[in-house]
Amino acid sequence: MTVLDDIVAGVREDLARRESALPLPELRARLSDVAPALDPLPALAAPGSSVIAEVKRRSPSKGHLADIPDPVALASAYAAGGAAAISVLTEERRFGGSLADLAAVRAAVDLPLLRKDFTVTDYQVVEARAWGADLVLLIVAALDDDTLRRLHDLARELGMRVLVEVHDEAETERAIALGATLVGVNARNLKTLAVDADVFGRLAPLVPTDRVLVAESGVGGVADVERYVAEGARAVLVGETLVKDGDPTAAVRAMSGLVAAGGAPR
Ligand SMILES: O=C(O)c1ccccc1NCC(=O)[C@H](O)[C@H](O)COP(=O)(O)O
Repeated sequence: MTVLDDIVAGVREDLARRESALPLPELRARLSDVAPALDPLPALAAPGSSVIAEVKRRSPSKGHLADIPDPVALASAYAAGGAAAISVLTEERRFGGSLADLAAVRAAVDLPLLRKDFTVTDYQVVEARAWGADLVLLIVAALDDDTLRRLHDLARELGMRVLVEVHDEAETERAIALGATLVGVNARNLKTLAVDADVFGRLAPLVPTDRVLVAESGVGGVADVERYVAEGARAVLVGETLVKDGDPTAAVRAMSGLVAAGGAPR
């Protein structure tokens, strides 16, 4: 069993409990009370690097990262620094997140929100929207093609954008065949948890230039953002570095708006 399999097994157990407490038809009925989703695409596609800043307490690779007693304060600090979107981890067992974090940030911050979780069922997509997300993550490695398409189409029907995450060439082909607009290249191998910054540069040329590329994981600072921008990234998704920084506003600001020397490469 891989780390990803193990995480998804736990996610499915927790999901079964939530679904029995609030069945899908009742959850769906709540959508009529939710404000329409915000579109993160204009900010993410704009020239110059954009930052998707993550609320992340712990992780399988690094253990404890930050207590984050007040996720709203952290998200507001990211917003003040010019973040294009906020990613809120909602997985509880391994990452210490929750839907309550998502709801709290939603109530306080006007930026597009990514529900960062291991989404494998329709229920989770509807749940994301019901709790205020504008964007969901679909990890190609966790889904067969039919499920990937069904969840993608459901998220779009609900007005959300989808960040389609890939780790290798085969997954990138599947994301492109899906018609993914936002393609996230995750430098973290979900089997070994090792981060390889070269993965982005390998996969970026396989992605048509009308898609928006997001570099995910292991971004340690401005130099990494500059490198990814030079390789074709429009946005970076940053967790650990920001939650550990004493001044997350300044850290987001420093990573935002960077352009490739000599112009955009793609
Ligand atoms: O972060 C992990 O250890 C991890 C392990 C297994 C599956 C997913 C994992 N992280 C999810 C993410 O994609 C990251 O939170 C995100 O890209 C930010 O990464 P970082 O900036 O390195 O915290």
